[in-house]
Amino acid sequence: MTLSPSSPYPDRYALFDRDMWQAVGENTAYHLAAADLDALRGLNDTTDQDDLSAIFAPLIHLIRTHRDHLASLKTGMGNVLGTPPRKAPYIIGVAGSVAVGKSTFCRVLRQMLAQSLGSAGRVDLMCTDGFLWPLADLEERGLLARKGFPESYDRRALLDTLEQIKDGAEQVEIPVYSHVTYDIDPDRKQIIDNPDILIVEGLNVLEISTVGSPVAQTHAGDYFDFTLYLDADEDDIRTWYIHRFLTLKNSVFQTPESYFHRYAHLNDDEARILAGDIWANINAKVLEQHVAPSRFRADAILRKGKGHRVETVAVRKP
Ligand SMILES: Nc1ncnc2c1ncn2[C@@H]1O[C@H](COP(=O)(O)OP(=O)(O)OP(=O)(O)O)[C@@H](O)[C@H]1O
Ligand SMILES: CC(C)(CO)[C@@H](O)C(=O)NCCC(=O)O
Repeated sequence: MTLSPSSPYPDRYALFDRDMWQAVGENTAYHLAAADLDALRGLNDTTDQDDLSAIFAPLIHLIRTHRDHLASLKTGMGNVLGTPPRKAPYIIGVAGSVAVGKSTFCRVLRQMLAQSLGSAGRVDLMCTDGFLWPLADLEERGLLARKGFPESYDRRALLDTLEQIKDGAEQVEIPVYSHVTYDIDPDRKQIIDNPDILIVEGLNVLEISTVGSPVAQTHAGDYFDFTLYLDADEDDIRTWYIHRFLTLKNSVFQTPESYFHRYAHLNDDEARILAGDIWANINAKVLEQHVAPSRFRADAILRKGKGHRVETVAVRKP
C-alpha cells in the first residue's frame, strides 16, 4: 500500500476537507427539516443542519451518481446479453467502531436518500447486530467478552440473508437486537421487502470472514454496491463511549429491563471506570483487530474530529 507523504490515505483515495467536500454537493437540494433531524439524532450526537449541507448532500450526490450509472451499466450489459437486468436493491454498507455514531449517521442518510428518490422509492436500514448470537449462547460458549468480534455473529446467517436480499427476494425476515436487554429480541423481526436502497450498518460489514470452507472465503462486502467507513481517533471514540455510558447509567440502566441495571447504583466516577474497562477489554480490541483494519476497503472514509464533526472525507478515486 502506498501512502502519500501528505495524506494518511493510500494513493487510490482523493482527500477532501470539509469545504472542498461541500463544494462537491453544490447545486444539490438535499435537506431535512430541523424537527426531522431532531427525531433522528441519537444520544449525545451533534449532527446539525450544517452537516446536512456540508457532509450529507455531497455524499448523496455521489451515491446517486454511482447508482444511476450502475443502472445504465446493467441495462447496457442486459442489452448485450439479451436478458433484462434483475430488480435488486442497491446496497450501501456502513462500518465503524462501537460509539462512533453509525446509528445517527445511517438514520440521516436513509431519510435524505429517501427524499432524493421521491415518493416512489423506498430506503430500508438494517443493522448486523441482529445477527449476534443470542446472549445465552454467547454466555454458554464463553464469548460474552468477545461481543463484536467475528465469532460473536452468526456470519453464515448474515451472508445468506444478504444473498437473498441481493437476489431481489421479497419479505426477508431478519432478527432484531436490543441494546437495552443486550440480546436478540425474541418478539421482534424486521422485514426487508425488496427496497430500492438498503443501508446495512455494523462493525463488521467490511470484514472478510472464513465461514464454511476456509478456502471459499465469503466477504460480506461482495454484496455491497457502495461502502462507507466512519472513522475517528480511538481516544475520541473512547471519550464518546464513556460519556454515553454515563448518560445511559443515569437513564436507561435505571429500568429493570436493562442488562446494565446491575450497574444502575454506581456513582459517576465508578461508572466512568467501568465504562473505560469495557472499552479497553472489548470494544478497543475489536476496533484495533477487526474494524480499523477493514477501513481501506471502503469506497469513502468519513473522519470525525473531537466534536463529532466530520472533518475530512476520503473517496476512492474512480
Ligand atoms: N447499553 C445500552 N443501553 C441502551 N442503549 C444503548 C446501549 N449501548 C448503546 N446504546 C444505543 O444503541 C445505539 C447503537 O450504539 P452502537 O454502540 O452500536 O454504535 P453506534 O451506532 O456507532 O453508536 P452511536 O450512534 O451512539 O455512536 C446508540 O444509539 C446508543 O445510544
Ligand atoms: C452490540 C455491539 C457489539 C455492537 O453494536 C456493541 O454495542 C456491544 O455491545 N459491545 C460489547 C461491549 C459493550 O457492552 O460495550
